[in-house]
Amino acid sequence: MRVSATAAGTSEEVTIRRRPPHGIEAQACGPVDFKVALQDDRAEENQPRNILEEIVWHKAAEIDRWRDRQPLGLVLTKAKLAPAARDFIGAIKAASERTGKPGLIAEVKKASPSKGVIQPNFDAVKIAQAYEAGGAACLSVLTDSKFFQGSFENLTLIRQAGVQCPLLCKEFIVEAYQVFKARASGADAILLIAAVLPNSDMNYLIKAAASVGLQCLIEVHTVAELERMLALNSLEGCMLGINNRDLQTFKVDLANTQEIMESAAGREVTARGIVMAGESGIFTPADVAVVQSAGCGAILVGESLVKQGDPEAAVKALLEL
Ligand SMILES: O=C(O)c1ccccc1NCC(=O)[C@H](O)[C@H](O)COP(=O)(O)O
Repeated sequence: MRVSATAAGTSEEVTIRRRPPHGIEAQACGPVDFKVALQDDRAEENQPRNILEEIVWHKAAEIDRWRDRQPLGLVLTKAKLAPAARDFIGAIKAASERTGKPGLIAEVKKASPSKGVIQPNFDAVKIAQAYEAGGAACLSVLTDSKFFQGSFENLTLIRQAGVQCPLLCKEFIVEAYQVFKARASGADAILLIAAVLPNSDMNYLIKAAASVGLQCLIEVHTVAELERMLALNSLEGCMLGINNRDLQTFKVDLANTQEIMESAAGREVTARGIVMAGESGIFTPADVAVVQSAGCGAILVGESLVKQGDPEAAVKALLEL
């Protein structure tokens, strides 16, 4: 089902509502978290309809708390003073030219809503170093703590450990505050999700990212979302990704990438030379071949690499290096 965006001043359709229709239950003020009784907090319309909506609603209160501890101006200053960002999209293209395989974005992922804890012996820096040694082009670092047991600190630690691969901040971004926090923490690129962000927000966040040197991975799940993204003002500094995971059912199907890339919008992506990533549910070299022959120049892989005892060998095996 598609519903109109609830964000102020927008009319484009997104599938994820940004807030419960009657306000958010959990709010923050200074050091205090408090709950506000909704008009009817058990009413169906005040319940998140899927996991992505639940995550995004939780972000609102989380960002309020961050802002109380560190005002936006300070985070922006830190973002501007951070060492220069690396070329995320360029690294994918270079790796793909070198290996003849899609450039690998290897995900540093401890847990997920669909699988629970994936890797109990989780050391973000060691996993990142192993991915790089195995031949990953770029890394994706989950920063959400509640649903993925990730952190912005992991981004900083990986960057400080001397990892050279460009880093994607895998955060559920709804505000510029998160964009600047990502750059201040050492990210080179951010994720923006089409289902969550109406066009006006998307255009604004792409500009906010570019203002601090960040590139964007814009994620879609349907042909309609891809059409909407291709019509944005500018996709400069952006690549696209097709998520194969249905966030209503958690079902993962690589056919989603194939179907979208076979559509007119998918052919436009290829014609415009935009790098497309196949995301989620990639486990074997045969899976890599499926998304590559669909037209993807990149793959984003988490679970299948992170759950193995030797992530370096896992990368080599997946890419057949
Ligand atoms: O992974 C989940 O369960 C999930 C649930 C809700 C929102 C997003 C989710 N995953 C984010 C991702 O995009 C994946 O971590 C990424 O594509 C890697 O997927 P996989 O290789 O299947 O771990």
